[in-house]
Amino acid sequence: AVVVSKIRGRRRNMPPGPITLPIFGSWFQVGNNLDHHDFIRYAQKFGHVFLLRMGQRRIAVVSSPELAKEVLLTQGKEFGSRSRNIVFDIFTGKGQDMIFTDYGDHWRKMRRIVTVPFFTNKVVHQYHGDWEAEAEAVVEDMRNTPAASMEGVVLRRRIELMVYNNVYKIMFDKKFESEEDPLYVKLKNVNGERSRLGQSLEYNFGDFVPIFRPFLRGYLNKCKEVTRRRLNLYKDSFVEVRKKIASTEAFDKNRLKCGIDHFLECQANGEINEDNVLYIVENMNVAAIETVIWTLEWAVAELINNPEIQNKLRAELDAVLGPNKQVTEPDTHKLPYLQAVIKETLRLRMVVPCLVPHMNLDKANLGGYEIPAESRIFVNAWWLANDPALWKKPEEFRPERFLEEESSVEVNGNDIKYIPFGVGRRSCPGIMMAMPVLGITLGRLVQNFELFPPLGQSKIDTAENNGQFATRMSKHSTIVLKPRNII
Ligand code: HEM
Repeated sequence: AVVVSKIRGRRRNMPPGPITLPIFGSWFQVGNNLDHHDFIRYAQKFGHVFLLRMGQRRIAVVSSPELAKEVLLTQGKEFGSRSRNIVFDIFTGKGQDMIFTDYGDHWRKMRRIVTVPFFTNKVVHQYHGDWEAEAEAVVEDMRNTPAASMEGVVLRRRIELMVYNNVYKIMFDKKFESEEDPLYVKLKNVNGERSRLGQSLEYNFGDFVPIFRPFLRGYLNKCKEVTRRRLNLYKDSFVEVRKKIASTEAFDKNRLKCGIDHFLECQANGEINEDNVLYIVENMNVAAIETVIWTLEWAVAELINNPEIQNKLRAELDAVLGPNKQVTEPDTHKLPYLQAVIKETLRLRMVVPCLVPHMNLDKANLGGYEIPAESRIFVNAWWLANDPALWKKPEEFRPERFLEEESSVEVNGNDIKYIPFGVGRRSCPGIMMAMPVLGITLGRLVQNFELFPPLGQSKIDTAENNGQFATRMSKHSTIVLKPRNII
C-alpha cells in the first residue's frame, strides 16, 4: 500500500512529504503536535512546498517568499478559501461566519459588512480617543496598585480588560468598569474556554483520522456546549440589550452608530441572517481581542528582557513628546523607534505564525506540483520572517533592523518575507486598529513606568505555547512597574 500510494503520488506529481500509510497517512510519524518549528524541519528535508497526508487531511506547507506570493497574491483566489477542522466547524456553524468561510459571495458580503464599523480610517479617527483613555486608565490603575511597583502584578489581566473595552466600545458602545464586572467575568470565561478548546492540539488525531472520531465525542460535545453558551450570551446580554436601548424614545438616532446597529440593519434588509450576526460577534471576540493581548504580552516581555531597548524607546518618547505629553494615535506616526519595536515583536513573536489556514476548493498548481482539491495550506510566515538567509541574525530581538537594513519593510506586506497580518484577499483587516492600539499602549506603559521582572528573576520566561494557529506565552508573567516621577 505504501509503494502504491508513493507511485500514485509521484504520477500525480504531488509535493514530496513523509511516507504515508493507508487510512493514517503520516500521522504515526508526524503526530499531533504540528507547529511552525516542526514545519521548518520538514521544509529542510522536503523543500519549500511539502505535503503532509494526515489521515483524511492533506496539509501543504509553503516556506519560501516566492511560493507565499503565489498562494496569497498571484493565485489568491484559488487559495483564498479556509480550511476548518472538526472543532472550528462547530464554532462557526460550518462557515456561517466570516473568518472561516470559503472564498465567495458570502465571504465578500460579510467582509464588506464588517469593514464599515471596524476597518476604515474613519473608525481610527472616531475611536482613537477611547483607546487613549483606556490606556490611560491602565496607567492610573497601575499607579494606584501598590503591589505593581513592589512584588509586581500580572499586567496581562488589566491589559485584557482594556482590549475588551476597545473592541466592545466599537461593537456595542459598551464599557466594562472593572475586572470584577460579573458580565465581563462571564464573557471572558466562555471566550477563554473556546480559545482553550480551539487551540488545543490534542484533538488533531480525531480530526485527521475519522475512525478515531468516536473517542472525541466528549470533547466535541463540550465544544457544542461552549458554542451554545457563547452565542446565547452575545445574543441575550449584548445584541438584545442594544436593540432595546436603540428602540427607546430617548435614543439619539443621530449619534454615532456602533457595529451592532450596522449589522442589525444589514439583517433587517435581508443581506444576512441572525446567525450571521452572532457569528460576526463571535469572530470579533477572538480575532480582535486575543491577538492584540498576546502581542502586547510578548512586547512587554521583550522590553523587560532587553532593558537597553526599553531605555532607548523611553528616550525617544521623552525627546519627541517632552515631559507632559502622553502618546496619542497621531503621535505614534512620529515615533520610528516605537514602530520598530512593534514590528520586531510581530516578527520574532508572530502570534499567528502560519496565518489562518488557507484552502484551495479545486485542484491547483503550486511550484510545479499538483495540490489536491481542499488541501489545508499553511504559509509559514514566521519562517519567512526568521529565515537566516533573508534576515541578519534573525534570532536577536533588534528593532534597529527596521530602521537600518530593513527600513523599507512595512507591516502591510509590502515585502512578502514579513507578513504578520498576511497579505492579499484574506489578509487581516484589523491591522487598522491593532497598530494604533499597540503603539498607544506600549508607548504609555514605557512613558510612565520602568518595567522589570519580579525580584529574584533576571528575565521574563518567554516559553512558547503553540496551538492550532497561535503562538502565545506559556505563562502570564508577573511584571514590576516602577512609576517614573518626571511625568
Ligand atoms: C496584533 C494583532 C493582530 C494580528 C497579528 C493579526 C493577524 C492576522 C492574520 C495572520 C490573519 C490571517 C491572514 C491570512 O490568513 O492570510 C488575520 C485575519 C483576520 N483578522 Fe487579524 N490580526 C490582529 C488583529 C486583529 C484585529 C484587532 C481584528 C479586528 C478588529 C482582526 C480581524 C481579523 C479578521 C476579521 C481576519 C479574517 C480575514 C478574512 O478571513 O478575510 N485582527 N489576522
